[in-house]
Amino acid sequence: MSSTARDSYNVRILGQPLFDKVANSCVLMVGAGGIGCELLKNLVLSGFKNIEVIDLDTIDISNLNRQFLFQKQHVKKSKAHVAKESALKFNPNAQIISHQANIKDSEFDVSWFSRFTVVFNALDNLEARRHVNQMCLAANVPLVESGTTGYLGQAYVIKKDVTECFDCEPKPTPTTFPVCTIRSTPSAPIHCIVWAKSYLFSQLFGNSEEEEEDLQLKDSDKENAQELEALARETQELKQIKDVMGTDAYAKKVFDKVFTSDIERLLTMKDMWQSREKPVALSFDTIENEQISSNGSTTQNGLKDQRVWSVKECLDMFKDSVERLSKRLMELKEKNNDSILSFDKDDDDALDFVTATANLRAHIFHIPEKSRFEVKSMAGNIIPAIATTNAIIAGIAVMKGFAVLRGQIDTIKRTYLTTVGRQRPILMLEDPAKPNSECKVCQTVSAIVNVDFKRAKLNDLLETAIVKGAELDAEEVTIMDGSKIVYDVDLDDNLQTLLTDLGIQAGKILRVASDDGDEIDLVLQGLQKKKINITQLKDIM
Ligand SMILES: Nc1ncnc2c1ncn2[C@@H]1O[C@H](COP(=O)(O)OP(=O)(O)OP(=O)(O)O)[C@@H](O)[C@H]1O
Ligand SMILES: [Zn+2]
Repeated sequence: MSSTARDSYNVRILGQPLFDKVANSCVLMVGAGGIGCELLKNLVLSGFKNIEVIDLDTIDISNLNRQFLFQKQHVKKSKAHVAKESALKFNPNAQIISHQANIKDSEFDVSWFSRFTVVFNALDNLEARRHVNQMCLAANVPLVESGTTGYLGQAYVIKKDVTECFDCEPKPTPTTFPVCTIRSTPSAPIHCIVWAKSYLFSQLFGNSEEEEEDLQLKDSDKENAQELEALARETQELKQIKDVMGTDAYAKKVFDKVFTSDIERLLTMKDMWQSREKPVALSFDTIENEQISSNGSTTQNGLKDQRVWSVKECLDMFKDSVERLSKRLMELKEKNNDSILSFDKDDDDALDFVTATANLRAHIFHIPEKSRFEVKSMAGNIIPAIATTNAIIAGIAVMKGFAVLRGQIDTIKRTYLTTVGRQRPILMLEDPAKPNSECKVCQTVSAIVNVDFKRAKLNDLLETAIVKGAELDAEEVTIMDGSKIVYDVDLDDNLQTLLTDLGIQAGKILRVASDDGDEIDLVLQGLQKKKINITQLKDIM
């Protein structure tokens, strides 16, 4: 269709006033994945002419079944750049600027956000959504938030002081498991998978000091002091075994410890097994020498990913994946001694390791084993993405964009896509809620502070913006960067450090909390000449 014909159809559909608003607006789309591809196509087809799109990632082959702006020849290329090129084919008159970058990068600060008429989120994680929410609140730009999980989806508008923000309602925290269930008494396949992924993998190849987020101490665990002490000892022993990483002995030593001696130790705790089936320790040599069928392979047929491996296959895969991961880690450590590997469901070596170790453990505890395919979906908490859901939600997101441009944001309903019920409609509408007066994000006073990042030290920020600007006592405030404390009265070592050396750059929002319970968000922006300009802060306070 020629662009003049499309424009005249769009004028008829939208009406001239809205058509003009759409054509003259400047919109940002954050994320060019499942929802983003649909959304960008919709935006260019419905007459949006000035669009910026940002995505940090490159195209993976697994994206191609639903991210229709991408094709096989685009694999490994930037999502943002390819999405732009493909969308331009739908409407060559659109002006699209693409960024392959993280939306949290310092160049995308509040003044950058304030250029846009509307921002569309098409993201897949809470952290980035929270960040865009905060930036749009600070820049006072309407945000169309959208998301899908399987058949379910939602799209709604967030506007400072008018609607609820993304953080007004607490979000459910991800499922966590008690340490003792995972480390000593697993009873379901997921317990073995979490053990393999969050405990053993990170002990051997990751940051063994860090508490993994899906393993948490529950109060009931704390009573079990003796057991916890034993677990700490086990972890210590595992650290010593790591000295032989990279040698042929490594895999066997790890196996002997986690699948033989640790299980034998557990068996000595008689109380534990009174009402539970006892685990059975494995022997490396017995499995290693297990008879292999006459054709040289195991007798099982079927796709390797979709069938459950035998214990012998698990052992072979365990040895092989430990070797591959050790080699990778040691090569990384040669360049930087602090290097670690993190579990990623799309990393074949890591998934092989987790499938093999989770299943060996499941075998020990008489728990059903799982195929590599099933382990991938359980370990990655994957709910399959459905192209149709993304398409519906992206369509609704554009309609919300139209509604924002028409004005009267306080009346734009939230839309939920639900599963089909006999009585219930698929799309449910809900009135927008007012901001939650208790919300720590949108109800906190925020102030824009212009900072010369070449020169400004933490002390400059404290003295100029907080003590003079906000008239707070330096001894009574805490400065937080996310969950990290950068300053309080007992932590004054950073005061003479440049803000940039503390990882504080333009675009950051620092939370200042006083002992009286007052809270202020400092929205930092870059500045060339002056050190810190407090005029705006004074205006706001
Ligand atoms: N901080 C961020 N900055 C920029 N883009 C981001 C950021 N966080 C996530 N994204 C992008 O948002 C998009 C979300 O799309 P989607 O939910 O379809 O995920 P996906 O990674 O493409 O697919 P899957 O997770 O199912 O493999 C991804 O392309 C991702 O790269
Ligand atoms: Zn809020």
